[in-house]
Amino acid sequence: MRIVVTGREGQVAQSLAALAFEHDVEVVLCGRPELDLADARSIYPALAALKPDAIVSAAAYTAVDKAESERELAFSVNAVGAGAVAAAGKQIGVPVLHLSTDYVFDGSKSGAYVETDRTGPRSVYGASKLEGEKRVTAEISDHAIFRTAWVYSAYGHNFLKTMLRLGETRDTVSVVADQWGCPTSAEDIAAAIIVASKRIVSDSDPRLRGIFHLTGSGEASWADFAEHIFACAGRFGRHPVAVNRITTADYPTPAKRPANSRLSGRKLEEIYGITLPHWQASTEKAVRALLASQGS
Ligand SMILES: NC(=O)C1=CN([C@@H]2O[C@H](COP(=O)(O)OP(=O)(O)OC[C@H]3O[C@@H](n4cnc5c(N)ncnc54)[C@H](O)[C@@H]3O)[C@@H](O)[C@H]2O)C=CC1
Repeated sequence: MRIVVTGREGQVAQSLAALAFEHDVEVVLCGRPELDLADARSIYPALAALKPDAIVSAAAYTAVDKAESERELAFSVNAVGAGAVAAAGKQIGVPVLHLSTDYVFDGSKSGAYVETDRTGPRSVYGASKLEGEKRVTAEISDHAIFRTAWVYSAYGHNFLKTMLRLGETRDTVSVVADQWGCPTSAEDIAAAIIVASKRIVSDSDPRLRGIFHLTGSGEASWADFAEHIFACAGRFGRHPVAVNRITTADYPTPAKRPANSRLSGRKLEEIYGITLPHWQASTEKAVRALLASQGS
């Protein structure tokens, strides 16, 4: 089975490529210049040429703060581009598995969000991804949208790598402690997406289609996540780093984030039988791999 993935360098795309052999699938990454989400006309020819059995729509404009001043580009990639990927999937006749975000919610709920909860993005990025979900849904019924959150991996830029970098030169790092979510390993996302792709390609059950929440088990604040990263790094020989727990008000950013973006994984578990590992276990694995690769 050949899974064609949008985005060449992305965390999820790279993790899919890394797991392909183990899961006995072929993963082909497709990105700029052949496939440019900001140029809708490039999308169908690039995807059709690769003859996919399923398309994973993982590429996105992910610069959350920058999107506040690049609204047009964010919508062109995350909404129009995502819709064009879905339309291409329909034309080719294959399912589309699309990645979305916890930032479609406003964060005012006290418990974990379920798929049917009211959306209300607080940022341009969140709004552009929500519009992307709507376009995917409108373009192709044979789709699954996976909302994930707080993604980290050995690839690209992410919070875990930032913490490890800061920890090299500092004894204390200030981290926001009043935003709650689910740290999620890109490798765990990739494994789940491969399993889901196999199911959706071979099973026309409508319950496998629609929106699903896909995040690491458990929950944390950014400060909790940082503390665990430094604790893991300490076990692999790094010097201790303390976390100074601050509030969102102490760390203003251009884009507003939801205070609570915990996502319930119950629907995914019930319908696909998939539960991601606890975020602490996957974080430890990622820290160990990263430090080993750096020879720390
Ligand atoms: N990183 C995170 O914390 C979260 C990510 N997500 C979503 O998960 C998906 C995967 O995220 P990551 O792998 O972390 O993203 P990433 O930021 O690591 O990679 C994004 C990829 O999209 C590509 N891309 C950007 N603009 C493009 C364009 N115009 N044409 C073609 N490719 C383009 C980039 O080159 C890159 O390869 C995205 O849809 C993202 O919105 C959802 C929640 C949290």
